[in-house]
Amino acid sequence: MDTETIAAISTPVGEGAISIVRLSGDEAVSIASKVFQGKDLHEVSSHTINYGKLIDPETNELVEESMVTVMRAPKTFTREDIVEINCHGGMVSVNRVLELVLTNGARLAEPGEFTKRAFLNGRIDLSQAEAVMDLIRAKTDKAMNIALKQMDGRLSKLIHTLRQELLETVAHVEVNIDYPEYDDVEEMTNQLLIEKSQKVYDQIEKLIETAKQGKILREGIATAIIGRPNVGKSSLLNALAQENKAIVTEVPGTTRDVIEEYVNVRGIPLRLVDTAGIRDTEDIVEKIGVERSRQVLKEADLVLLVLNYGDEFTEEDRRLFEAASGMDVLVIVNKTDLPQKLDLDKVRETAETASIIETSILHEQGIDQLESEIADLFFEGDLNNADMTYVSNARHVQLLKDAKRTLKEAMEGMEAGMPIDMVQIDVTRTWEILGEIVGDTVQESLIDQLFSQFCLGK
Ligand SMILES: Nc1nc2c(c(=O)[nH]1)N(C=O)[C@@H](CNc1ccc(C(=O)N[C@@H](CCC(=O)O)C(=O)O)cc1)CN2
Ligand SMILES: Nc1nc2c(ncn2[C@@H]2O[C@H](COP(=O)(O)OP(=O)(O)OP(=O)(O)O)[C@@H](O)[C@H]2O)c(=O)[nH]1
Ligand SMILES: [Mg+2]
Repeated sequence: MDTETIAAISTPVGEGAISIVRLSGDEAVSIASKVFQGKDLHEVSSHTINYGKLIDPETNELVEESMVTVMRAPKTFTREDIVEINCHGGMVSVNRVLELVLTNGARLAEPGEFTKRAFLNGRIDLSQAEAVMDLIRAKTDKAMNIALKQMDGRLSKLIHTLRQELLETVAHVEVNIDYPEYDDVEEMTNQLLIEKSQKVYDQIEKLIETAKQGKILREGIATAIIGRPNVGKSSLLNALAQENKAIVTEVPGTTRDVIEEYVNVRGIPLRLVDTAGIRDTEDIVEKIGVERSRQVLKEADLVLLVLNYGDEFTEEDRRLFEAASGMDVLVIVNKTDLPQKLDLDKVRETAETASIIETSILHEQGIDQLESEIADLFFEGDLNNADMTYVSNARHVQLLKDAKRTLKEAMEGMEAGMPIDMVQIDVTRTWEILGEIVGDTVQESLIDQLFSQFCLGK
């Protein structure tokens, strides 16, 4: 492995109070000592921070004022010696300090190289390393919690257990191959194999099922608000956002373009998209808006279809239902404060299995119920199940699906009485696929590619 000492700016670029230049590797302490005027960094206690001046040894000129932490291997982020130089947060300052350590023996780190070293030195596995990146990119509290647990090794442990069980299964197969003369061993083995495999299969399936929720927690539920002009779509967005984000007027066709807003409904992130009321229109601006609305609808996970209680059910309403058919739909009958003109029986008939919620957004009624319907629809209320291990990474989901398919083939082989060594191939393959999640059985090129997606200095 490459053991050069690496360095990078580990804080965001821009003006701030403090910025950190981080070094990792055998030479980290001696490089830092060369440029540091203060206590002898070779002598200071590990994990302590020390004040001193940074001096260019070539010119003896003052470069910066700093606080420097020395962390000695192996109890560090990379398991190598680490030095962190805390300097004043400014673009020039931090770049000068980086420049200084680079001219004194460090090499500029590649994106993700610190975390990659943590992985290569065995402090964390691949799924934990990926979680580091997910954590940085998390946009919601829940997404962050998933990443945090994955970083802590939740998923790793589960995958490890599954692989262990598969190994035992393979061991049983080997007994069978080695002692084919014992008929009863074969009987027993086959039965046991099927049982054990089924157990692993069920758990893989469960994990895959968490992926939909994992994705939602990471990216938010793409929610399209659709409805005829003036039914109260923008009012609904504002009510859920608890802010006046969209313009609301009594004029039909007020919203001309697509308005997007992240809102938090009972801990579930919604990416709400308020659309121009879908209707046939001659107005060119509105026409473009309507076209975009149709596009939004295509990409939505959830559709909030708004109707007007004070108006008749029209052909346009019916067409909206048609456009949203096959999707997760909640029907919102708004303006219940107005005299009823809407034929609710007709709505129920058209809505089929979709829930219908009556609201008067003007009078802040029905919003609570709408929120709990949304929560139920996606999480059956158990979002706060802290024990759940969610899979949220696309690479992991794909591998789990591959593992599931391969194991299925193995099980079918067992049931069909296929030669036992054939079955063994599929079980072993499943074991390998699961190993790719944690990075046990994974190609170097993939590792390089995964870490290169990290940010610089991580
Ligand atoms: N200044 C600073 N803050 C930071 C980081 C950093 O690198 N520098 N981190 C960077 O992401 C995170 C902390 N992550 C870390 C994870 C593990 C270890 C570590 O030394 N682990 C040792 C055990 C340490 C002990 O128990 O004392 C190990 O696992 O062997 C350090 C930092 C967040 N805050
Ligand atoms: N009576 C009554 N009026 C409401 C209710 N909700 C919204 N409104 C009013 O209906 C009008 C239209 O509301 P918007 O939220 O702009 O409707 P929209 O669906 O976004 O309309 P477009 O953007 O034109 O498609 C405004 O005057 C709102 O104040 C309600 O529950 N009851
Ligand atoms: Mg509007």
